[in-house]
Amino acid sequence: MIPAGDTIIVATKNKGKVKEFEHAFAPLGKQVKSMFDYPGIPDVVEDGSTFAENALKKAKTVGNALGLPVLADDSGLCVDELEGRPGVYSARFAGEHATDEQNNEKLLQMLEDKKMGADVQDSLLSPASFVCTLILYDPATGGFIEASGSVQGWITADRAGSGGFGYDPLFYLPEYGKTMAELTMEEKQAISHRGAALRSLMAKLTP
Ligand SMILES: O=c1nc[nH]c2c1ncn2[C@H]1C[C@H](O)[C@@H](COP(=O)(O)OP(=O)(O)OP(=O)(O)O)O1
Ligand SMILES: [Mg+2]
Repeated sequence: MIPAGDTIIVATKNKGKVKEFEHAFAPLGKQVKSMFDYPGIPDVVEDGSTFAENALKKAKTVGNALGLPVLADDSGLCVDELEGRPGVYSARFAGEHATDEQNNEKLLQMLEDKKMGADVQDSLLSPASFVCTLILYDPATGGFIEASGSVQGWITADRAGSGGFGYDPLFYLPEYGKTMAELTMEEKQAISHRGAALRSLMAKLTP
C-alpha cells in the first residue's frame, strides 16, 4: 500500500530527514510533504521507550489529524560505551530544544570524560550504531507497516564533514575512512540506517 498519488506525507519536523526522503522518493515520482507544509499539526510528545513506539505515535497522531496515510521516522544514536544512550533521547540529549551542535558537544564530553586516564590516545571513542524505525500508517484502516534499519560505526573525537545532519560529523565509518557527514547523499542513503529501513519498507510494500 504505497500511498497512491504523487505525494507522500512524512510526519517530521526535521529538515535533514525531509531532504533524505525527498531524495529517496524522487525516483518513484513522489513529492514529499512534511510538517512544515502542515503547520497546524501540534508537536507529538515522543514519550515511548522504543523507536517503534515513538514512530507509531507520530504516524498515528499526524495520520489521524490529516485523515491521510503518513510515514513517520523515529531514529537515534546508540553508543556502546554509554550503554546504548542517547537512544530514543538522541534529539534532546543536551536538553529539550537542544541543537545538533549542543548534542554533539555533550556526547563528546561524556565520552572523553569516560576515557580520561586511559592510555589510548585514540580519536575513536566508542563503537556506536544509528537506528531508524519507519512506520507507514493508514488512518482509513488503522493498519500500519513497520520497518527498521541500522548502521554500525565509531564515535570520533575528530569531527568532520558538513553533509547530513545530527550526529553525522561524529559518526566515523572505518570502511570509508570518512564520517557520515563527508558522504554524498547517494552514499549515505546506500549505507545508512534510514536507507536500510526504507529498502526494507519498500520490500514489504511490493510483494
Ligand atoms: O541520519 C542521521 N544522522 C545523524 N543524526 C541522526 C540521524 N538520524 C537520526 N539522528 C539523530 C538526530 C536526532 O538527534 C535524533 C532523531 O530524533 P527524532 O525524534 O527521530 O527526530 P527529530 O526530533 O529530529 O524529528 P521528528 O521527530 O520531527 O521526525 O537522532
Ligand atoms: Mg523527534
